[in-house]
Amino acid sequence: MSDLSHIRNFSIIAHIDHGKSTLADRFIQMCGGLSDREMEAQVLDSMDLERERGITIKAHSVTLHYKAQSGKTYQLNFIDTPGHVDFTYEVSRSLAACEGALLVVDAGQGVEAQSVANCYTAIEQGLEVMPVLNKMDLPQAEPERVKEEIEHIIGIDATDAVPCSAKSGMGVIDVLERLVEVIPAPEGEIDAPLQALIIDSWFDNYLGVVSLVRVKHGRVKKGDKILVKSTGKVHQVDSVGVFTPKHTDMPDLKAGEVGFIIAGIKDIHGAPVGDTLTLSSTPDVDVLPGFQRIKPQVYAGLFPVSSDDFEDFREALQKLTLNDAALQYEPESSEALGFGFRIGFLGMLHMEIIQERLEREYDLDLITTAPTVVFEIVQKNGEIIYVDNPSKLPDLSSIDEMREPIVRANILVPQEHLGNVITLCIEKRGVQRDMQFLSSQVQVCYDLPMNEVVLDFFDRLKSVSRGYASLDYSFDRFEPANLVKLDVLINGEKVDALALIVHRDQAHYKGRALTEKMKELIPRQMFDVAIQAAIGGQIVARTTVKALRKNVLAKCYGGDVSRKKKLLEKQKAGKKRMKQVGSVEIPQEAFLAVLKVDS
Ligand SMILES: Nc1nc2c(ncn2[C@@H]2O[C@H](COP(=O)(O)OP(=O)(O)OP(=O)(O)O)[C@@H](O)[C@H]2O)c(=O)[nH]1
Repeated sequence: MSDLSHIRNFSIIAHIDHGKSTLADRFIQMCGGLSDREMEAQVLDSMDLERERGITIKAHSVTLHYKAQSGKTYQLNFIDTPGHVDFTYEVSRSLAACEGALLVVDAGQGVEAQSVANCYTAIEQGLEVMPVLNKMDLPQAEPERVKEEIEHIIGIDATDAVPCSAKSGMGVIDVLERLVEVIPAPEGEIDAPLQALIIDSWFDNYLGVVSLVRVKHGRVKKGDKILVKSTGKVHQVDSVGVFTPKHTDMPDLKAGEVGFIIAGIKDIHGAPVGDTLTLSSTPDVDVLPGFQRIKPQVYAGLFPVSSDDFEDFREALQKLTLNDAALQYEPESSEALGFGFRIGFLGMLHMEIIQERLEREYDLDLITTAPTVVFEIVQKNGEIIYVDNPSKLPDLSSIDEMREPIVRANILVPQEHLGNVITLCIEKRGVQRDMQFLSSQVQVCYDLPMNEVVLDFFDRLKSVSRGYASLDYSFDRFEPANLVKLDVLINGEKVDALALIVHRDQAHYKGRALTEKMKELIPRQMFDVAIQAAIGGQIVARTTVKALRKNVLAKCYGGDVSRKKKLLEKQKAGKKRMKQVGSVEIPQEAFLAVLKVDS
């Protein structure tokens, strides 16, 4: 048996904002991973976007050396995980590389729905879960109440939960001491054939594909020929190493360790997440259980404003999918918007992030259509199809039954906001399944149409509960529903990219609200623009954007040429995110008008 007793592989799981990244930074600082000068505010949240939004999107690993009070030095490999409900799947991937997880709970805020969901994932995967009470420096910290919540809501023993403040550093040593004591060391044979699990892969412009792996058995070093089990391809290893968090080459990676492998893989599909690596000399090694393929929940069409950008767009998507296994896409053509891609996302936050990355990192100007869920359609001929694009809905005469996806939602909310949360759930066509009163919070469980949940439910829930309610949900089943397709016509022409699938009871109201909203968003043109909503052949709502000749130069007096130029340029830039549909220019916001309509 190889001696791996000095290794601890763990993840930090927590609800968003409970302090995972701050605690991780503390670990790095205390274990000397970086000098203070190198320590940025949040080293782990390295992507610009993450820093701006202050949330962790990708899971990152860091290897540190901790000299415990017993005198023994431990190798700590920890993997940061995202806390937002959209990214639950990344959590389960990170957990597959670990023997334990720190459950970080804000001692003022208490247990929130996402911590519960992630904690169950950890327990299911057989991990040792160690509770940590963070933010103990805050006057509102109530460790006893929160311990009770951990025991009641999650059902794990919290007697020995370690109090700390990631911000001030208080108690962080105790967290490390307890961690090396309670989290088990990995098991594995260094002398066995190589068997390594790819936890994450991303594309680096200089290095090619970099894969984060957990070595289960054996060892891998520079120069080795590795075999990617699913593709059957052999690659020569250029380097292996760890993040400290700096990229640091190592002589090898051994059983029990977590680190990166670079093997000159240029094809971005050459090292799929969840795959098993071995050496080409031991091709018969068993494949490790991978990860469940993630199904996107929300689909939207994305189209380049300029059709010349289509190939760049395709390339950008190819690169993004390597970093983001959840992203799925296929080409789509729209009569109104031309060639683009239908993209599947995990949720609205995921969609916003991808859209922003495409625009910032790849400098693309894109028009996004309204997001939709997937509907199950039973056709008269008995065939079942799945529709993720309202304009692709078959003719009503050939449809036997339409079914919508239903999610099971778990909500935790303090009692004083319960009434508002229930009202919201009813408004969203929810059916209550369970309600439990706990010491300080109420746990309510609802079945809700996914269509109602993915668009704005999370934001509405936060606003009706003053930010206190938390949510976790997952797909449960398809259920028959009275659905119709709502078409939008601009100057009498149906615009396929604006079609929606809605509940019949809401169709008239939605049609009216949508056309009203679009009237505000479509700028006046040189002619009247009629906006209509229709179900089948029946027009259910109509508004008109009155004609107006917008002459920006009228504002300029005295013939100041530079000012004139500036104004014209400004107008040109303002035009960028518009799409000419027939004779009408429609701005991006109008395509997403449905998101601004209260249901
Ligand atoms: N007072 C106090 N604030 C803390 C403590 N730990 C973290 N914070 C603050 O809480 C906020 C959220 O901390 P993060 O570490 O970014 O939270 P996170 O859980 O990593 O959040 P995501 O990365 O978005 O999932 C930040 O403003 C931190 O400064 C603490 O011990 N005490």
